[in-house]
Amino acid sequence: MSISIQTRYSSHPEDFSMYATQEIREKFLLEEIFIPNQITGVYTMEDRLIVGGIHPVDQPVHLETIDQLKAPYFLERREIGIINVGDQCTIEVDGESISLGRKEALYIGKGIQKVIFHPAAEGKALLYFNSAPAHSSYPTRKITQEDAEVVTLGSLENSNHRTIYKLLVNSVVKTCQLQMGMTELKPGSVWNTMPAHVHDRRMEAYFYFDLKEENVVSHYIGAPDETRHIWMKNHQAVISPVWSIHSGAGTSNYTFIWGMAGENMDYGDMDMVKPAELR
Ligand SMILES: O=C(O)C(=O)C[C@H](O)C(=O)CO
Ligand SMILES: [Zn+2]
Repeated sequence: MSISIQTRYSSHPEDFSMYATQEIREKFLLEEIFIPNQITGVYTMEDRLIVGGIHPVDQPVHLETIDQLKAPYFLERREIGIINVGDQCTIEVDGESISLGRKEALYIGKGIQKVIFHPAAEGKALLYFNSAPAHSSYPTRKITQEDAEVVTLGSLENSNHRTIYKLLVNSVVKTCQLQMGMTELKPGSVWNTMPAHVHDRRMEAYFYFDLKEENVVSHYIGAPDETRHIWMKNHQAVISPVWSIHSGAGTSNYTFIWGMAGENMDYGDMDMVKPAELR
């Protein structure tokens, strides 16, 4: 098997407030998702999102079904969004070859039976993905940064100047419940998602990249009045339950991918938390 997906159950916010550092890391952090010639990740019971990485090095990697799905193929009742954080590579979708460049996204809908990820011709293929249960079949679509809905937020004065590329959102592509995009921090800015927010309607996962070896991000998790932090390195992902803020400050600027699933598909539906209200 070239696919390994670990199941993780949900946590209650009152239980979460008792967790020590190691327990928080084991339950929410994905430390290593790029393993050569593997698909590696977590099936979280938070809205049943599957979060992971695909890293074909010297052989093609197939999106095989996993035991958790009890389905003949992975996308029988699911959709998947893939964002390339490595070099250009090819993905075969039921026989059609699609070339995906760095920072481009691919949406593949429910019902597609055969997905094969090929190694990059030059460099490394590093594909980050989120997959959610789906009720309808929508067409496969590649989304480039030019197709994205783009918003710039924050300021250098507040160390949070950043550009949000909304790649898989309903103004750009039709999906059942998945939303994904990418936020790039400008040089000198280190804070993402500050002011912070929660959205009980959707869970979220973050994946940090473009972070140099010696740098780290302190990612904040927890209800707004009971926060904790997780020190994260490049190419690590973190699960944010619906009751949790998801915000971070790095020792440098960086880029991250956000992905959501749940009740609605309204990116702007957020309950904002003023910085001074955080505990
Ligand atoms: O920097 C930001 O702000 C974000 O990227 C926010 C995420 O997109 C998010 O949390 C959406 O709910
Ligand atoms: Zn959010």
